[in-house]
Amino acid sequence: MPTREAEDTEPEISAERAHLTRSRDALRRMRENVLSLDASGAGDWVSAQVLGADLAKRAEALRDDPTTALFFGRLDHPGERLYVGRRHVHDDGGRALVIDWRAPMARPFYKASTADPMGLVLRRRFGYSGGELTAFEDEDFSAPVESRLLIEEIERPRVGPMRDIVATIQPEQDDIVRADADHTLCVQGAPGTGKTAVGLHRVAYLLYAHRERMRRGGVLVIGPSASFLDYIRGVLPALGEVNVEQRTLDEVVATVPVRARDEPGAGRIKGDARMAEVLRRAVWSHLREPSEALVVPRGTRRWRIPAYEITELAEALRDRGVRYGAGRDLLGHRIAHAVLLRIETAGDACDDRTHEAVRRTRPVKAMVDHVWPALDPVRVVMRLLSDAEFLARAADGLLDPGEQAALLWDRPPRGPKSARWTPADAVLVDEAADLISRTSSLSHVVLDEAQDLSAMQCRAVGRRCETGSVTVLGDIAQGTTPWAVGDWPALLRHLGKPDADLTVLDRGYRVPRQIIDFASRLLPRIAPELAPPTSVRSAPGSLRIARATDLRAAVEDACREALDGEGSIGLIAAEADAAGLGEHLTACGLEHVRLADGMAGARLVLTPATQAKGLEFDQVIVVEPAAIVDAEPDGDRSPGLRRLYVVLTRAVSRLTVLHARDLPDPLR
Ligand SMILES: Nc1ncnc2c1ncn2[C@@H]1O[C@H](COP(=O)(O)OP(=O)(O)OP(=O)(O)O)[C@@H](O)[C@H]1O
Repeated sequence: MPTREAEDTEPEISAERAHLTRSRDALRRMRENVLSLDASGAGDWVSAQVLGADLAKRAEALRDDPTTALFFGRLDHPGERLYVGRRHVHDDGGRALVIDWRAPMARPFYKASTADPMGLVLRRRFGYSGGELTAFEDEDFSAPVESRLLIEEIERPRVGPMRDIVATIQPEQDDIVRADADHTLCVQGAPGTGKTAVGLHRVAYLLYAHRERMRRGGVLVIGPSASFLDYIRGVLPALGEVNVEQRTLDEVVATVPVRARDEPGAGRIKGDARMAEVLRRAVWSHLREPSEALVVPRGTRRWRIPAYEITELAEALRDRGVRYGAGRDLLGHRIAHAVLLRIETAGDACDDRTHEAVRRTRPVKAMVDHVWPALDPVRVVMRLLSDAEFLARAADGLLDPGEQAALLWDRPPRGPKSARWTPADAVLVDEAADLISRTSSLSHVVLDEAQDLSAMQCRAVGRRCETGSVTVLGDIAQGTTPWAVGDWPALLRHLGKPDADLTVLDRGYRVPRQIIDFASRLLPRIAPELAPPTSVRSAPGSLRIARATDLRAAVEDACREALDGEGSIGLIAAEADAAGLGEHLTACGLEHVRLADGMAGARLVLTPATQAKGLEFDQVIVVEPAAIVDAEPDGDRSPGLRRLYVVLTRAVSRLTVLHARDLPDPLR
């Protein structure tokens, strides 16, 4: 059904605009009501402060943004009409003028189809320009329709960070957004199928549907890089959710100051699941047998516990599977209990105070320190990486001598502060810390670009949502790290969620068909198990491939041409070439920003290929694909080709590929 613009549907548009005005007025009154409430009536000062802060938050959430659509859909049931928008708005009599997009009643806006209209006689989608309602599109479910408003929304030029997609969530995406809160979902999705968008909308949905539980336990979004987090930071606030933590995995696992990067070889071993067992052995190897019996003086008596009995107590605790730190606490209690039994057998009365007094005596404390010493996870890992004998004992039968040698530091550091810790070391420390003391669990974690995680990184995420659920998002074809687990079932096992449902998204929204077909030529090499994605959009002329003898001149021309068009422009090159290209752009007087400095400030963003993951630009210029591939050689795993696949799938409207060398094989 065609989109109907303002001119030919004036009476209807006017009626809709009147409803918009009514809704905005009602929202203003809702906010005024909240602002007029007085927190000072609360029972005491603390309650008044809490209530005051709560009222301030509620008032902020009710603030109208005249530049965004307050509602974007209308649902006509026989005898009932509902408007669907970003938040619930009601009039003075409590009648709903707009229902929240997350409410169950709003579901038909996203899910109704010709096959199942879900009780609707009509669905209307609204088009806006700024905050002004300018068009609408109707469906009566007699035949499927293609939404022009969806295509216009995708193609609307990008300025600044990622936008929400609340007005145009598609049915297959909506299923993920509203999936059961207790369920861990894994989404394998081709580039631009909306994984990131869906993950963020799922967070907003969960906070609406299970607010208390999610708030109490906490929700965390994990993304691949600072630039990516910067890019997505506006989406949740635009959906009214301002308190969700968004972090990189390195930030989540910030156990030691990271000063170095992992070499592929060592990184692969440190990321391997076998390291969990190596660490477990390393931690528990600290248990020792007592060298002599325990003697506890009390009054005129001395109570003696033989060494073998202490050993038995420690072994019983170890075999119960407690955390190392909890076991240490418990051992003190068990020893005190053994002493108390002897005191009682001798006819003396004991109570809790006697137990505590015995537990705190110097001999008992010294015995616990000897048998079950306190451990610092940082020092455990430091010793593993610097003491070949200690490592050999912990890794016996797990890592071969070559692998052990690859783990050891060339020069052991003097202390934890001077060590050249890598991100993978930080994960090892995190694992050791969890062996010593249980990591607390969140209610929900959204894990984006999960295909890049090592087994040990998956475990680090998994222990943060042991009692909660996860939304795992990623694309095996975009996995570029040498330590990536490589397949979803294995990754989910390491995450501790082996029963998660796996969903595939293959309808691409970002990338036009011409470009995705070109990039998909890499798939048989990088992920033969995946079917090529489709695209909802065709854009003839969106792909240009040009061979250039003078690459720099070609880059300059392409940038100027792109700047004549609209929206954001990503100039993507191998990391080693990026600095030189930046100097060239400056010399040519082409205003640009480096990705590391943020995407705001100029339309042209110079982006090293290694940083492009998860990002998108209206126009993309890729410089010398062969150099991007060569920058990451690694035998059969072809991370360079995978990197190129990521890079080629960042464009919304136009992709220009410039090359002086031959294109990599599959693209020729
Ligand atoms: N239903 C939709 N309506 C409008 N735009 C959409 C929709 N779904 C996705 N998009 C847009 O498509 C683009 C790609 O979405 P997103 O970044 O979430 O995809 P992705 O699957 O995470 O991609 P990649 O794996 O390449 O990082 C974004 O601009 C997003 O806003």
